[in-house]
Amino acid sequence: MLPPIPALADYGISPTHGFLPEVLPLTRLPDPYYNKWEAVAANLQALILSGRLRGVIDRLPVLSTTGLEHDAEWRRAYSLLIFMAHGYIWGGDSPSERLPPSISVPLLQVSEHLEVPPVATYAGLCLWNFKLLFVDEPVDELENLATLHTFTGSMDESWFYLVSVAIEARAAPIIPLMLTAIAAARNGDHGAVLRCLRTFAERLAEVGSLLGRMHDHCHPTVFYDRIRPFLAGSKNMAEAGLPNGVLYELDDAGRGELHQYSGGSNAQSSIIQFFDLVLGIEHRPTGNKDAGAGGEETRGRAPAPQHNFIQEMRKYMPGPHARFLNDVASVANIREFVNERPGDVELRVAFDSCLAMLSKLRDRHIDIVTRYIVLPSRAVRARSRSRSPEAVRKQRLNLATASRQPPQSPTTGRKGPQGIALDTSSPPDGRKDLKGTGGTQLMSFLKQARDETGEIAVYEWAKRYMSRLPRTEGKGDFFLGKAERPVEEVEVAGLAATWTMEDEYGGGICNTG
Ligand code: HEM
Repeated sequence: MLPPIPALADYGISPTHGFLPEVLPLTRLPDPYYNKWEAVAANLQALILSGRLRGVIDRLPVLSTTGLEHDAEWRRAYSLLIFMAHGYIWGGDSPSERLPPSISVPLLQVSEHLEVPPVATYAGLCLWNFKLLFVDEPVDELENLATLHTFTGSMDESWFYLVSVAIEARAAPIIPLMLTAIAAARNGDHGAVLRCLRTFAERLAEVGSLLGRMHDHCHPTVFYDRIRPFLAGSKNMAEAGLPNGVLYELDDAGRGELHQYSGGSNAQSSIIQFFDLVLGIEHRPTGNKDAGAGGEETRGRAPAPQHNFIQEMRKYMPGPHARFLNDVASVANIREFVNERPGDVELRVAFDSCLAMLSKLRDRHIDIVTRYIVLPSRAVRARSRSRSPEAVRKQRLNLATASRQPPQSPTTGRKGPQGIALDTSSPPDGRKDLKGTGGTQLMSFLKQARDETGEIAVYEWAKRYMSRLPRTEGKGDFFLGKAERPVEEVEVAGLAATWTMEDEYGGGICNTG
């Protein structure tokens, strides 16, 4: 007996909006009891800028969550609380190791109700944090979207979230479409599966174009220096000033629970994982080049610990969405259906087209990560190299504020008023403190995910095109090339996690190979 095909309604997933809520996010909590939360969130940037946010939040009363009725209200409460929480933690000269009860008590309750971790997640930042400019115009048009909240008040930050919202909306019809395809495959209906795959491939191309629009209004420097730091989590953040994570205080005496969470990241999007699952793409623990391999090429170093980051990110999705993905995995049959029909060229081309579009999407994403994280982090490192070891040492003492500061005054050494960021460069003594994702290289991780997308292609040529094979490495042989230079690895803070990166100081910008 085959497991039933998941019904969207059972998981709170909309057939038209997908993982975005069917009911648009509330712009305000209806009960005036919550006016204080609304007031803080409405003035978040001004409060951060003036350095008054922490004082205001410390004086807030601990509000009860019993006044929250519909799911939309719980979702709004969650968004308000995570913006306040991350503003509180990261919105000062150094990060706060505590969250006062006025935030932590309701945040823990709201998170439990919604089955999300009590930290800024993709759901709270993107899925539940937008409005339409014109309600009679579509959700999947970027020009019809606005954010409800940002940390910085910048267009760049709004755009960063809104590109994701538009992607979710544009991709939403793929969910019922591909559940139909699964049912059709069960019935042996080749024509229906073919039609679904073709539509899927076309939609994926549109999603890819939307992703490419990130560059329109989100500037890499603003993203790296101003936005990203507010999204940081509390896990493996010792160097940033949170050695034990964050204490979620439960009473005025400062008693509470220590928590460590990853930061908010688009890797927590359920839609991309849905694409993978429905096509039968398997993501191995980072470092496993192929199903049979023991680990990544280590170049003489110890292999990175096995860590399936993509799977891990499911813990940061709303519970029902994560359960939906697990259930989809148990019914996914399209890859098998295609493989069982070696003579069906149309079907096989349609399947490979979906993979090609998804692989292309990941290529674009790799370009984005290069432009928005890798290059700015190299620039920060280059700047720190040009400063005296003493200045670098001082800066590392306050990693949470480092790259957001204007250059320190040589006379006073004063920090900027709202410096928040992560300088992730290696300590000047060259020590490599590999952690977070287990010393996993950011680009290797992303490229592995891209390559795993292509490697299940039916046709060899398609497989070759999508899964670029590594070039033969030089061994000091005249024909094979020069001996490899030792490459220094530095830490780089991504969004959800801390990674390592080869420090190719002044290197090129093409990272998609
Ligand atoms: C400025 C824009 C973006 C930056 C800088 C960025 C950066 C990153 C980083 C650093 C990671 C590694 C995991 C982490 O540390 O969180 C990651 C993973 C990921 N990102 Fe993005 N991202 C951006 C936009 C997006 C958007 C709009 C999407 C939606 C399509 C997306 C989807 C993903 C996915 C699905 C992963 C997991 C890896 C994979 O499945 O290939 N990202 N991103």
